[in-house]
Amino acid sequence: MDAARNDPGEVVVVGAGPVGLVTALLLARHGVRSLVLERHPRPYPLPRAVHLDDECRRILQNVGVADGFARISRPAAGLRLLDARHRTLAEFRRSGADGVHGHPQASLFDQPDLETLLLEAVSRQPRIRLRRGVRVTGVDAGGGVHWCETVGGWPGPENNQRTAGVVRAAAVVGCDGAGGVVRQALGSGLRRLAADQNWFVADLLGDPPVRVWDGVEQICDPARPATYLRVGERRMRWEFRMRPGETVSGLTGRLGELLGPWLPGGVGEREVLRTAHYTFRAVVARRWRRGRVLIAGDAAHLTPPFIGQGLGSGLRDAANLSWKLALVLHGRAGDPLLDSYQAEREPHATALIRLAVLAGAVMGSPAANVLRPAARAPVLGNRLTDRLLAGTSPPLRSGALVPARRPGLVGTLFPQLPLGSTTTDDENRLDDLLGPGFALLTLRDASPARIAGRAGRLGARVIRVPGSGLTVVHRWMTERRCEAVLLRPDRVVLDVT
Ligand SMILES: O=C(O)CCc1cccc(O)c1
Repeated sequence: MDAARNDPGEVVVVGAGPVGLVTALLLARHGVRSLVLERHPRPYPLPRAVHLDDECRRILQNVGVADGFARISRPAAGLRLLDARHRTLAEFRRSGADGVHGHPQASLFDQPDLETLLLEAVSRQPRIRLRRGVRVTGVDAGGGVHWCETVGGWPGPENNQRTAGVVRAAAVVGCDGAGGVVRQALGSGLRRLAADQNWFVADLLGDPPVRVWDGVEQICDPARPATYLRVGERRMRWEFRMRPGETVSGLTGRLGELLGPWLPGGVGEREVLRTAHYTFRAVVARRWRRGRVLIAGDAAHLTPPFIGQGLGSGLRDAANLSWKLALVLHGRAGDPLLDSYQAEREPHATALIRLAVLAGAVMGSPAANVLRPAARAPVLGNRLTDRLLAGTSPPLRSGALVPARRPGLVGTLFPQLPLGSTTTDDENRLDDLLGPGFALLTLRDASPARIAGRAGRLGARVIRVPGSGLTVVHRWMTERRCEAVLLRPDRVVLDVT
C-alpha cells in the first residue's frame, strides 16, 4: 500500500485545554496526527472545572488517564438543594462505587491537575505535536490556519509578536473557548437559552467545613443563591449570585460573612486562592462546522455550572467527533458523516444546559420550598433522582446514525459492565477490551446475518460474550432480549438485534 496516500494528514487543534488535549489524544488513538496550538505559554494554574460524571470518566479512560484521574479526584456524594437556612429540600445521591459505566457517578477534581495528567499523556504520544505561545489569528476556507508566535508572557499586542505563518491542516478543530477565533471563522452566531447571570466565585485551601454530608450543596435562596462544594481534601469552592452594584472587591471584603454559614469561625488560616467574577451564560453556537473546520467545547456551547456539566459536554464533543473525523480523513467515510456531529451533539448539550438553567431557576426561586416533601419521601426523592440522573445524559436523538425506527437501546451509551466476571474488575474494563474501533458484542458464535454483515463492513471487532447468564454483560443483554449489539467507537449503540 502507498503509505503517503494513506496518511490522513495533520489536524490542527486550536487550544490546549482539556477538550483540545482529549481531542488530540482521541485522534491519535484513531491513527490521526495533530498539531495543538495554544496561545498561553504555560498551563493556566487557576481552578476552573471541578466535576465530571462517570460517562466522561470513560472518555478519560480511553485516552489512558483513568488511573491518574482516580488519584487526583474524589467521588462526590451527590447534590443537595438546601433552603436559605441550610435545611435539606431535596437530595440527589450519587454512588461512589463503580456503577454501570465502571466509575463513580460524580467525581470532583481541580482542573490544573487534570491538565497536568493530559499533558503527560500528550508528551508520550508521538502523533501529537504541541506548540505553546502560538496565537491562531484566522482560519481560511482552504484549511489554512494563520498563526503568530508571541514572545515571553501572555499573548498580547501585535508588537509582542515574533513570527507569523500559515500551516495547512487536513482539518481544524477549534477548542479555543468562548471567544475563540475558530467559531468566528465559521461565521457562527450564538443561540441564547437564558439570560446571563453575574456570580462571585471564591476558591479556598485549608480545613473544610465540618459537615457530615460530603456532596455539592446548592442554596435555594432568592436573596442570595449559592453553591458550595469540597473539590479536594483541603480545596473548597463557593459561588454566590451577585446583586446589582456588587463588585468582586466588595464581596471579597465580605468573604467571612458570606462563608459564615459554613465557617462560623471565619476564613481563619485558610488561603484564599482566588476570588473572581464569572458571567454564567447559557448559549449554543448555531453552526459547528464548515467543511472540515469544526468547533468543540466552550467554543460551541456555554452552560451555567449548576449541574457540573460544562467540561463534560466538551469531552463528549471530543468523543463524538474524533472517530468520525478519523474515518473521513482515512478515506473510509465521506464528509457528510461530519454532519452527524452537530446533529447529535447540539441537542444533547442543549438538554444539559436547559437542566442547568432549571437548577439555577430553582435556586433563585421562592417556590423551591415545594421540593421539601421530596426530601421527606425517599421513594419520591429516589424517583426524582433517577429521572434527573437519567436525564443528565439523554440518548442521542434520531439522525443519520440513530434511525428513528429503532428507538430503545440505539443511540444510548452502552454501559461499561464487567465482561469477564460478575464483579467489577479494573483489569477487565469493557472499553479497554473492545479497543478503539467498532465492536460487535454477541451472545452466540454466529450473529444474525444483517448485523454481522454491517459489523463486517465497518471492520468491527467481534467479541463473543462469555458465560451463560453468569457474566454481567451477558445478563444485561439477555434481560433486554439482545442477541448482538453493534457499538460505535464512542461506545454508543449503533445497532441491536
Ligand atoms: O451531579 C452531581 O452530583 C454534582 C453536580 C455538580 C457538580 C459540580 C458543581 C455543581 O454546581 C454541581
